[in-house]
Amino acid sequence: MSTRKPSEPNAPLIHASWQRSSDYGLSPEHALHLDIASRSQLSERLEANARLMSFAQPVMEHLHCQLARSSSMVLLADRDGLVLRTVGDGDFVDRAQRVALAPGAHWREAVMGTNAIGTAAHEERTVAVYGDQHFLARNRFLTCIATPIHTPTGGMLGILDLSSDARVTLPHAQALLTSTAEMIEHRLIESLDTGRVLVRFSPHAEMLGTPIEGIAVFDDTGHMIGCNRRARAILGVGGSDPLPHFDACFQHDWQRLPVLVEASTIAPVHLRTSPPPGLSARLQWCTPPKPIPRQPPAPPPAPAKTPLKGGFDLLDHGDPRMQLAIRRARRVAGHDIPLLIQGETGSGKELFARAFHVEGPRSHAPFVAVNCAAIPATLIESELFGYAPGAFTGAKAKGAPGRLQDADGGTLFLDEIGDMPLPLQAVLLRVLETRCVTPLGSSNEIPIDIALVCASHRPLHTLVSDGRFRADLLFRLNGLSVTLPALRERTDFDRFLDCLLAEAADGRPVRLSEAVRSQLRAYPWPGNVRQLKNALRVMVALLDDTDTVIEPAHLPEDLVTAMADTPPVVAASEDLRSCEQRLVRACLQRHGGNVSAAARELGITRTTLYRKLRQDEATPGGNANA
Ligand SMILES: Nc1ncnc2c1ncn2[C@@H]1O[C@H](COP(=O)(O)OP(=O)(O)OP(=O)(O)O)[C@@H](O)[C@H]1O
Repeated sequence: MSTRKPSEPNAPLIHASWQRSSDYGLSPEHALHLDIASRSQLSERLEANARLMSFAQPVMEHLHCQLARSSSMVLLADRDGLVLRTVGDGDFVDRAQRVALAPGAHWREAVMGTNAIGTAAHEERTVAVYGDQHFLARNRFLTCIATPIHTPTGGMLGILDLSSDARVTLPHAQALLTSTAEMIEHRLIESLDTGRVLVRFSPHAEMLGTPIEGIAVFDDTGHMIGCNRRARAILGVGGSDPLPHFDACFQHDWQRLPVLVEASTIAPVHLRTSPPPGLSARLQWCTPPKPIPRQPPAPPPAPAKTPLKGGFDLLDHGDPRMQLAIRRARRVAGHDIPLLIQGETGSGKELFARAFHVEGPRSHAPFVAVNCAAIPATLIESELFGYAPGAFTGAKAKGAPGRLQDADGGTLFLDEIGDMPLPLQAVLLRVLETRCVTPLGSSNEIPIDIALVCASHRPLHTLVSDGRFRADLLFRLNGLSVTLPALRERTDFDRFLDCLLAEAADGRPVRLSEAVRSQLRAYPWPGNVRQLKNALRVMVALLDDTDTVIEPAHLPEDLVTAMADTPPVVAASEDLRSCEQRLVRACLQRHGGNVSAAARELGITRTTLYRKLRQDEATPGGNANA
């Protein structure tokens, strides 16, 4: 072992790696001893890893673009540490090549001593090796971070590495690298073609469809055949644990799968988990449904509380603004007119878009939703437009189609379109004008036929005035524009509430007490339907098995706090005095009757507060003890 001590950080890990390097017979001043694969060996490795490379290539290029002026390069190695592909240019790459940081070179520890690729391969986790932490002196001009890319079953498929000049600091490099690896893993699972059903899930419905959702594929018998690391974390499946059965992941009978898949074409479904509160999920067939084997015929699906099929009927509870939006959307369905849906967050824009698809002539084809706000700016272009086949040596794969191609024949839903980076807006505009996509790294134009639906919770006209959205793109998108009412504005609140309660109760006979109903009615619901649905789920979960009425005690704590913090709506008919009394009473209630604390919050003296309480007592209906 060399006497040279690796410096912080990561000292124990680096120290152990130095020990191994020394055990391999290496010494820091070791002459250049390289293990370089021959051309044919490299071709074989490239071929064996063609699928990995096809998914990694576009994201490596994007990562590099983002770091273009930072003396760095991005590398992909196979699981043994053989470099397959590098993306970089300029002086730094020349210097890196002089130490064989190039395709065909082996960077396992036994050859190169402590280094990010080799040490990450040994440790099977993300490793950063800074400057003089490299075992071999000639590699110490480098700082490298490497992270494993996992197979859908959890093994190691390859290693993604970011190498830079040791004098340069790359902020957030590790986070960027890990999220890039996760993106590759996500696409690998999405493209598994041996599964029966693909399940996307997350504790937060808004994460569905983004690279940070959990994603798992199950076979014909319900056994999981692959999942990403988020899925493992959510389901508590350890790296070396066998992949579980569907029934063990979610508290649902595998036999009811068709019902779940069908329901999730309308909206995310709630999958029960143990322990609660469960997950939001979308399920889709990988292969067309067929009878589930080794089981008696599936029981007829339980009667649905809300229509599973059909589109807009599900959304119509009587509110005139919603009815107008539905009427107008129905008129343009099938007429190749882009639909722009505006409305506050959680008001049902995606559900509206799905209903538009389901009712239109493209319902047999895919509905593809892309949340422009949730995909890192560096990845959105390849995500949307895909990349070219055969863009690199030895790759057999057909390239990766983007989401636009996935939606061919069907509907593309671009959520949060206002968050799309400006340069990409120009590309999207061109695609919409030419009706062709040009995948990255290709000059081929591929014709696409999509119905386009976009949504934004921010007024796009304002974004145009601020220079953050292209006016010409807005004209293109804005065929028919509908604005969904916020939940607090809906005139059908009570009917809608009952419908959502029935859905949350999942067959239990549950109703709301009048007190709870009026509290829910008075609250402004900044998170709209999403927030109300979550609150109802919690309320139902808090009920004892024998309870059927939801009382104020069942309201979720955060909602009670939010309700208390919400300034009461002053009715036009309410005079100033009674409004003030109501505020005072609510404040006192919040502080459990503590007059000093309430006075402090109201910014008045205790004497003034007592005076107001006395006035309240004297008022008919007043209640100073509230
Ligand atoms: N009419 C409805 N019936 C049942 N559930 C609904 C209805 N409208 C919305 N939801 C539910 O509310 C949640 C939010 O809906 P959705 O994602 O469509 O809203 P959004 O406006 O697209 O939200 P965001 O702006 O955050 O993307 C989802 O769980 C959805 O299923």
